[in-house]
Amino acid sequence: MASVADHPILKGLNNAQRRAVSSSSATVAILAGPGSGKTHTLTSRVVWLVDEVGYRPQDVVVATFTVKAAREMMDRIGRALGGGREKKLILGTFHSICRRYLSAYGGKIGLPKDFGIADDKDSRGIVERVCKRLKLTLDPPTARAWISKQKAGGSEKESARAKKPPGKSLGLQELQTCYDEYQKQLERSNLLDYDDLLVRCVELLRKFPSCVSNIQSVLIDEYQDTNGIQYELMKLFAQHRSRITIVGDPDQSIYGWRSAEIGNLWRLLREFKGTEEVSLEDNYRSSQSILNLSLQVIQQDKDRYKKVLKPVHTRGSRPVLRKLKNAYAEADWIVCEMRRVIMMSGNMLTHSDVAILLRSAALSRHIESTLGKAGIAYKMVGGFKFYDRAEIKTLLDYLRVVHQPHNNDALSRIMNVPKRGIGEGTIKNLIEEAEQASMSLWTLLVKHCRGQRTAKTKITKHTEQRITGGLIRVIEDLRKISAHTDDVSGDSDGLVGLIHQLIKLLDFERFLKDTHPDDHEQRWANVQEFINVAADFVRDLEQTGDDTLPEIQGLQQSVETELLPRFLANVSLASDVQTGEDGENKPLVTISTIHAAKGLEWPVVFIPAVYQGSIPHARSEDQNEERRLLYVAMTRAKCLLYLSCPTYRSNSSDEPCELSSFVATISRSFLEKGPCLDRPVMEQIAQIVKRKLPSNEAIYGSLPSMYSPEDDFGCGPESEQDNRRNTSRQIGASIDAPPAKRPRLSAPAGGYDSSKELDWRKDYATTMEQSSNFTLKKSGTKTLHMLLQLAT
Ligand SMILES: Nc1ncnc2c1ncn2[C@@H]1O[C@H](COP(=O)(O)OP(=O)(O)OP(=O)(O)O)[C@@H](O)[C@H]1O
Repeated sequence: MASVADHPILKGLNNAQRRAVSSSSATVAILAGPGSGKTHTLTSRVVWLVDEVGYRPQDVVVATFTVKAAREMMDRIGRALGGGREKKLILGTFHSICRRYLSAYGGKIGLPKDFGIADDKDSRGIVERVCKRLKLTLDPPTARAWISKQKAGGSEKESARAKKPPGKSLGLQELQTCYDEYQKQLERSNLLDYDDLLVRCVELLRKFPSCVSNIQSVLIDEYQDTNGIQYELMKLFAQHRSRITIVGDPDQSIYGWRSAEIGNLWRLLREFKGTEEVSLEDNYRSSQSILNLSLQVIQQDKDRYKKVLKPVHTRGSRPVLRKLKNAYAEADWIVCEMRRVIMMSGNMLTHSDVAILLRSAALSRHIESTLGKAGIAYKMVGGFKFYDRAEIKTLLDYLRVVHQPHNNDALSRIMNVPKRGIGEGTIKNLIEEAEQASMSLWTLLVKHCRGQRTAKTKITKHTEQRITGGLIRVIEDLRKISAHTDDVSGDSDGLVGLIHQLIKLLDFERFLKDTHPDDHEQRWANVQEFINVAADFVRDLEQTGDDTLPEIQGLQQSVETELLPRFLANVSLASDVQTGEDGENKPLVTISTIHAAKGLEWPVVFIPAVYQGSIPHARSEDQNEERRLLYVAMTRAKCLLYLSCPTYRSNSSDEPCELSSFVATISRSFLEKGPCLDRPVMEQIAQIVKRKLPSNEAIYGSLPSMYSPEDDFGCGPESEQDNRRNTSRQIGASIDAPPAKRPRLSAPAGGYDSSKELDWRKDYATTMEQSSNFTLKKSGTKTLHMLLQLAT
């Protein structure tokens, strides 16, 4: 008889992973470092619970942190379960799971069926207006963050706040006033903000536990980043059977600023006595050298929860640390180095194996433009959203008003797009007027234009006609069509048809030509892509069926039939799903914020701008969280890791950059300037990524003809020493910056010394030569010139 250990789900897992997957304990906590297979283990446990324990997929809740992670997990589970059973799981981000419960059962707690979702921009807009109207002395973004924090804290914080007598501090009183008024505005517009989705779901599940009476097991990924309210939700989902599995890594907790609570871990162990703790100690992702350096960074935090992490891979090349003249030179160097790696791998690695991870989105400018000039396609993740493009935002706002005309913020953004002669001041006054009269902007406009009420705000006759004919009529026509979008077909009657009709009524292509003569084609292409997004959404629904929750005896659930609200919710909740500029299946370099790179991995990772003020970020109050961010970024790399830092912040400024304190103190023995990409190094990379390295002939045959191979292809054991020797010979060379202007970093002995940094172009020539281990037919400046041409 086959033993449990032979079960196909357990094959290929190590002992600790097997123990976690097949555990019969009600509560299991898998705590482990990066790349140790936590997500892999969680996915296998879901399959185990369905296939081996026998739970119905619709009775299992799986919560992930991002939409991308949810999709990947769904794919992985689907492949293992087969038969499309994964689609029945209640799997998604906390927000999307809550939305599903609220649209099915929200009526029980008085939530109108057609509630919409206020995105961040809407929320910010409302808070700004509340502060202005009530003449509050608050900074609106701070007030918005405070409100969000109150909601995210969960009921413990809520009740603490409720008990606290307001009145002692004027600031607190104002914040409370702002919160109350903000909430009223949302209710009037029939909107829930992101936090409300969680708060209202907690309310629902507390008052009506039967909604989750079917749930057998709850599994949470990236547990270290859950906040108070997510912890409560986890408990409420599991309230009938208390079966919970969590995976997490306290060292990767990077959402403290969004109220994530590292303490949730201790809370779980305290509240669920008998929780089985499993630690995974093998790192399957990164080379030894990358792991060693990453540990050097994270171990600077002396109070961390200590875990063992052992590399299973070979040593690999040491990570690189480079200091470049400025951000332009840094971007140039990244692009050249990326090309060199791909070239020296004989295209075993492609652009899609490369990620550039940034502490903040704003750092991408130079890198984007350098990639663009080099003709390298890239995609942007985190902070750069397809849905944030002006033309897409306009279409979305129209659709949101079609669904929910009382959404003042969306309506105010489209009132004068296309131009209808309504100035910003008039729009603001109209909103003020509407809010003071406790009615929506839409109601005020309709009443005014139909002569049922005269707005106090001055509107000219001509403008009034344009509002009536161009705005109100368009919205009302589209609302009629929208009522029939339950037809899932992608033809003219469905959601796609509705968008086509919107574009036609607005004469949107002409509008783009008139307003953006320089790049209207690109913008029009984005509009076409948006139509594809809607068509894909409809197709996915057709294939996966609807996302209604499993039937529970004696409980009536509302069934959402209209496609438009579901599409809009999908867009609002998919804010971290990005679309590349290039729709083809071309390998794309990834540019991502570190936050959005969580849970992902790439063979080659660049982390630019590793300087004080960038990482740790100047505005961050939590140095440990900043260090963990750098650790998360570094541990995304499998084979090659590059850190870099410009000497000056910008081309025009003399403001020097000081290397990040997280790196400055690390001994140079963990780092190098190369790396030499000779055959042995490339073979190690091939081993880690489990690909076949092309022959030397194939690699060098594709190099430009100025190279001619010598017969000693393999770069024997001395090559690294040679590399170091050659590099040290050039120390001190600098073309771009006179030595007097170059700041010296105050790194301790053995730490990184920027004054020894070289101009990358000279260095590039050297490393090209070394890594290919070829003799260049030409020599001297001519060779350097040709290499630079090749590089740029
Ligand atoms: N037992 C195993 N054998 C071989 N490879 C494994 C094993 N377990 C996991 N892996 C691989 O290790 C890599 C990291 O796995 P996974 O993403 O699940 O790690 P993680 O712990 O969730 O990482 P992180 O916390 O950094 O996001 C993946 O490529 C995965 O396929």
